[in-house]
Amino acid sequence: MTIKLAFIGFGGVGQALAEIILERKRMLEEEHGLTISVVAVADMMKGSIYNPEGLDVSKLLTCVRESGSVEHYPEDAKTIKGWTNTETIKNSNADVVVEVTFTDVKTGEPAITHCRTAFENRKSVITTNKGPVALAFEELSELAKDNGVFFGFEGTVMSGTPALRMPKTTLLGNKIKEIKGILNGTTNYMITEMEKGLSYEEALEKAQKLGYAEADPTSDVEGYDARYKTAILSNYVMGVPISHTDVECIGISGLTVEDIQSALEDDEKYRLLARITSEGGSVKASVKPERIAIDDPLAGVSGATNAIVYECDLAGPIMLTGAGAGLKETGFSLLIDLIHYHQQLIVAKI
Ligand SMILES: NC(=O)C1=CN([C@@H]2O[C@H](COP(=O)(O)OP(=O)(O)OC[C@H]3O[C@@H](n4cnc5c(N)ncnc54)[C@H](OP(=O)(O)O)[C@@H]3O)[C@@H](O)[C@H]2O)C=CC1
Ligand SMILES: N[C@@H](CC=O)C(=O)O
Repeated sequence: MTIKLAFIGFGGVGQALAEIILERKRMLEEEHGLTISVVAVADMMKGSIYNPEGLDVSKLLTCVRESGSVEHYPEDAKTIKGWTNTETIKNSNADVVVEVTFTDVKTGEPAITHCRTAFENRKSVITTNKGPVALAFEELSELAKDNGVFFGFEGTVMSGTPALRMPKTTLLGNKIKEIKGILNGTTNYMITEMEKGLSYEEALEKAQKLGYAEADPTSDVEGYDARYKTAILSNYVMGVPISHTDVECIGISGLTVEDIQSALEDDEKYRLLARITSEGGSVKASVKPERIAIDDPLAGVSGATNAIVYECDLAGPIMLTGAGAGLKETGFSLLIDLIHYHQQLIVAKI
């Protein structure tokens, strides 16, 4: 089966998925019977291109990396350049829109509109953009359902680590009483570097160079990114709809090297912890730096690695740890959404 993709946004994560599609082409075809064809890219600065027959992903990546634009991608009679995002979503023959524009922590736009437009046009969406899932989860998931299409967003929490799919599949049957975890790679990386003596500014610069930080790193250091992820966990995993503004939020911008070193002297470590505690039918949620004992499993989580603990009533505490950011890892989260979508299509046909 062939699934046709249109990328809206083609930065680090989008290009990482494109690379994976190239690298895993044979495996996907042989082991899953899945052929992925990239038919369109629409990006703010890099421009847009569409070919209903599919683009050559290798040439596309080379072109974007060498010239910063799709402008010089070789054209044929069927190539269309210059479509807007909306035209690409509505008019292309893509089955799936890959929404990988930047996360806007105030409005969630234009990503919410991209998802809405895709669903209204009976196109599935896979995304790593937290905005639509944190701010418009109920509306968008209903719209996807009403139009019989797929909404995949595994990478919105903990990148390629299955923080969303695991509790909704293999932990089913438990009541989850509390979720706590380290949900932001940039700040965990920064705290770890500051434990080694780097200044706040040096640590942030390194995290940005490694591709962990948001386009505007204020989202990371002020805790907004983790707050979005906390809202997603409450809405999707706990099944309790909350707004990101219901999550108490304190970032790490007030944390100094001295604070971090002083904690270490007391056999403790700072971690930016997200907590969601079930209270009857509602939840209490927060994101804030907490001092935890050095032998707490979460204190052993370093660098851009994230970790999450699900307090299950039957299975007990289950901790999942893995990358919380990174281009290849986040590209993988989109691939796993695609594979799940493909598997659902196969089941629907049986
Ligand atoms: N990087 C990571 O580790 C992770 C990222 N995410 C999320 O994934 C998404 C993508 O991240 P990443 O690839 O790293 O970010 P980048 O900033 O590298 O890429 C975003 C791309 O989207 C483009 N873009 C921005 N606004 C628009 C728009 N209105 N229309 C079309 N294109 C637009 C940008 O264009 P240009 O630069 O050309 O202006 C850029 O190419 C973000 O929402 C992020 O929060 C989630 C988990 C981990
Ligand atoms: N900036 C985010 C990227 C993933 O969501 C982070 O650092 O965790």
